[in-house]
Amino acid sequence: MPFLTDRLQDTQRKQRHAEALADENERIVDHSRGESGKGAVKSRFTFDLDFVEQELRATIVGQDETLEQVMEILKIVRADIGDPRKPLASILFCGPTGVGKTETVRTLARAFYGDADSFCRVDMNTLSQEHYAAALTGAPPGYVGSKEGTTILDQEKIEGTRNLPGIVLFDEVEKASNEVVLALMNVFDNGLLTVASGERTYSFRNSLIFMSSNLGAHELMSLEDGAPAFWRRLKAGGRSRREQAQEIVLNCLLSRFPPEFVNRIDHIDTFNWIGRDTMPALVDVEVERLNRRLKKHDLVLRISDEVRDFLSAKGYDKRFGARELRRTMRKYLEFPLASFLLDQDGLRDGAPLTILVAERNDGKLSFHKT
Ligand SMILES: Nc1ncnc2c1ncn2[C@@H]1O[C@H](COP(=O)(O)OP(=O)(O)OP(=O)(O)O)[C@@H](O)[C@H]1O
Repeated sequence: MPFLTDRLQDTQRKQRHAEALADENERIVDHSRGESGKGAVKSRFTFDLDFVEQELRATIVGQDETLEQVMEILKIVRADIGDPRKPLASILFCGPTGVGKTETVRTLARAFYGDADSFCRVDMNTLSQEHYAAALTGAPPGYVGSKEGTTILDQEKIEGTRNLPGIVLFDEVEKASNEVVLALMNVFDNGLLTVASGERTYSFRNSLIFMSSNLGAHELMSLEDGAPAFWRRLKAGGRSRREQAQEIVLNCLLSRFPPEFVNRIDHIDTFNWIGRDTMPALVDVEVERLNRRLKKHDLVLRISDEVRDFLSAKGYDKRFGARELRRTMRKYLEFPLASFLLDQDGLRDGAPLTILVAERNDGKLSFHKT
């Protein structure tokens, strides 16, 4: 098939050209590194690890092991000792729905750039069919969109800045077509993606690449709830729940992806289910979020311990993770709060106000100004 061979050769030629260019850039960057270093290592990165960790710990609840791993990876990045020909890191977050996978990436983006949306998000679900895949790899001649040469990749957010890593999230990576998986493997190998339609090469060498997947979530549910004999056998091996969960997920990954793909990912982590014991802390995080939104009205919301318990109980549904709590907060807190605020005439032009929320015995929440 001459057409395919031609295209392959052409793509390889462009790839070589892009690599040569990137090497040249690397040499230039090397010369200019060092003035913003902290500690013993001179690094071009300027982000404050302590600040990033504080932000993550204040925002993401019940995922301490994962956060520790993320911080370890960020240390390598901050010290600038990674392989310059590869992405800064490739990290796959697995686990159930609504447990903080995306929120972790958003929190990092906020810690780096002050804006939780400062990352390039690629929804693999919309890329599952081949012609959509062309949007990532670049539309080959003949496909709609090939002339525009546009892709769904946001170069600025992928490449970041000289002092800050770019951030990319490939969401629901299990939905990616084989073609896209191959393109990603290439990115893990040499940090470059040349879109097939033409001239453009994206460099991921300054990127933190995150992927998320629900693969294994169903099987993890059994780890929590059932199949006792099976889990007893596993436990007999003396491994922690987390190790068991990691193994389940790895098996699911290997049954979906070629081992070469899984093997190229730097770090694979499994998020925990949101447990009942995590709920009160999660309620506090959600109230804090609401308070950030209320700040522009000079309002502060304080909840009593009873209200925290009330929202924790109402908002717990393991199947939906923290999303159920968000719905609960909306129904029991935000809707009545909005009515309360709209009913208060003098509220808008008054001094900063604290609103106390208490639980009534009819299962509703009541609001009081102080
Ligand atoms: N561990 C957590 N700590 C704090 N907030 C959380 C946590 N998990 C989820 N949330 C809240 O729930 C919402 C949904 O979480 P998130 O988008 O991170 O889910 P996800 O794990 O990526 O799920 P999915 O696989 O369905 O995309 C977030 O906006 C966040 O507010």
